[in-house]
Amino acid sequence: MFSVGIIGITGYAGVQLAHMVARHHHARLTYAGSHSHAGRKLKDIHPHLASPEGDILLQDDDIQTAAASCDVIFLALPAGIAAGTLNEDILKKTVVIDLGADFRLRDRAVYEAWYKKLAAPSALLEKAVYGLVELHRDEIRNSRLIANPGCYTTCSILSLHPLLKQGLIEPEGIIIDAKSGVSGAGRELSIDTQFCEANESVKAYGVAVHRHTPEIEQELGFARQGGQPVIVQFTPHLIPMDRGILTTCYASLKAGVNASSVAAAYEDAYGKEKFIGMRPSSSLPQTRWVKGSNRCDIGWVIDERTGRIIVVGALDNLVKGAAGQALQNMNVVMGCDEDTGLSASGIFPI
Ligand SMILES: NC(=O)C1=CN([C@@H]2O[C@H](COP(=O)(O)OP(=O)(O)OC[C@H]3O[C@@H](n4cnc5c(N)ncnc54)[C@H](OP(=O)(O)O)[C@@H]3O)[C@@H](O)[C@H]2O)C=CC1
Ligand SMILES: CC(=O)N[C@@H](CCC(=O)OP(=O)(O)O)C(=O)O
Repeated sequence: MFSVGIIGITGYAGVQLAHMVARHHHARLTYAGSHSHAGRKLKDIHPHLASPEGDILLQDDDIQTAAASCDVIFLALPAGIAAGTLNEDILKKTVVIDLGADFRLRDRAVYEAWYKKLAAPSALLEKAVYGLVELHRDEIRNSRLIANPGCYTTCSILSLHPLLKQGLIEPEGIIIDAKSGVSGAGRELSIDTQFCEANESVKAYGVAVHRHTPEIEQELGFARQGGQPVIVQFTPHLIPMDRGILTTCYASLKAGVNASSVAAAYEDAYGKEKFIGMRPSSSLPQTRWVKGSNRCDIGWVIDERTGRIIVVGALDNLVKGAAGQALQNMNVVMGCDEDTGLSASGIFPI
C-alpha cells in the first residue's frame, strides 16, 4: 500500500482522481489539498461523493507538507503554480504527477511564448518525462516528475503518432479539428461555460493560437525520424456536453501508402495497448463510447479522391485526458499492473 496526495482536489480533474484513487487496491489517499476550502470535507463541495472519498478532510494546498507524508502527489492546479512551487527537495521525497502544463514543453521559451507565464527552472524540466504511457512507458518507470498530457493533446497525438513514426503521411499541412465537452474548461467560473452561453451552440475558439498546438507539435516531431519538426493547424471547438473529446485529423498520405500499411502501423503501435481501442471505418469513435473509461478510441478512413487519411479519435477528457491517464502513470511508476483501478468500461448514457 502506498500513500497518495492530491493538490487541487476540488477541481474537476482532482475530484475525478479522488474517486478513482479511492477504488485503487494499492493506493490510499492521505492528503487532500485545497486552496479555498481547507477545513471542510470533500463532500461539502461535491455532495455526490460517497465514502471514503467524500469524507476526506481538506487541508491546505501545501505541496511541501504533502511531500513529507506521500509516496505520490498529483497536482491538479492552474498553469504556472507547479512551475513556481516544485523543487528538488520535494522530488527527493515523493513522485510528482502534474496534470497541468508546466512540465510538458521541453523548450522554456516556447512555454513562455504560449502561456505568458514564467517557465519552470531548466534543472526541473530536465527531470520531467512527458506522461503519455503508450509512447514513453520506459522513461516514466524511472521518473520522479511526470508531466501528464492535456486532453486535446492526448487524443491528437495518439491518433497521428503511428503515421508519422512510420513516415506514412506528409508532415506539413496536418489539420486537427477538435471538439471538447464543457468540463474541459474546468470548474472555475467563466462567461464561456455558463449554461446560456454554451448550451445549444457550438463555437471554435483559440483559433491559430491555442496553447495545445506546441505540445502536439513537440510530440509529433519526436515521432519523426531524426525528430524533425511537424506543424499542425489545431482548431478546438466547445460542444454542449459534459465530457468528451473528439479529434478529426486530416493528413496527406505519401505516394504508395495504402490501407494495409496504415493498418500495420497502428497494429505495430497499439496492438498490445490496453487503453487504445482501434475502431473499424464502418464504426468510427464516438465520445459516448468512451465516457467514464480510460480508453482512447481511434479509427481512420482513406479518401482515395483527395489522397488524404482522416483519423478520428475520442476520449473522456477527465479520464484518459486527465485523471485516468495520471493514475495510469502512477501504476507504471509504482510498479502496479497498468490497469489497476482503470478497468471500468464506458458509461453508455441512455
Ligand atoms: N478539465 C479537464 O478536462 C482537464 C484539465 N487539465 C488540467 O488539470 C488542471 C486542473 O484542471 P481542472 O480540474 O479542470 O480545473 P478546475 O478549475 O476545475 O480546478 C482547479 C483547482 O485548482 C485549485 N486552484 C485554483 N486557483 C488556485 C490557486 N491560485 N492556487 C492553488 N490552487 C488553486 C482549485 O482549488 P480550490 O477550489 O480549493 O480553490 C481547484 O481545486 C489544469 O492544469 C488543467 O489544465 C488537464 C487535462 C484535462
Ligand atoms: C474546453 C476547454 O476550455 N478546454 C481547455 C483544455 C483543457 C486541458 O486539457 O487542459 P490543459 O491546458 O492542462 O492541457 C482549453 O481549451 O483550454
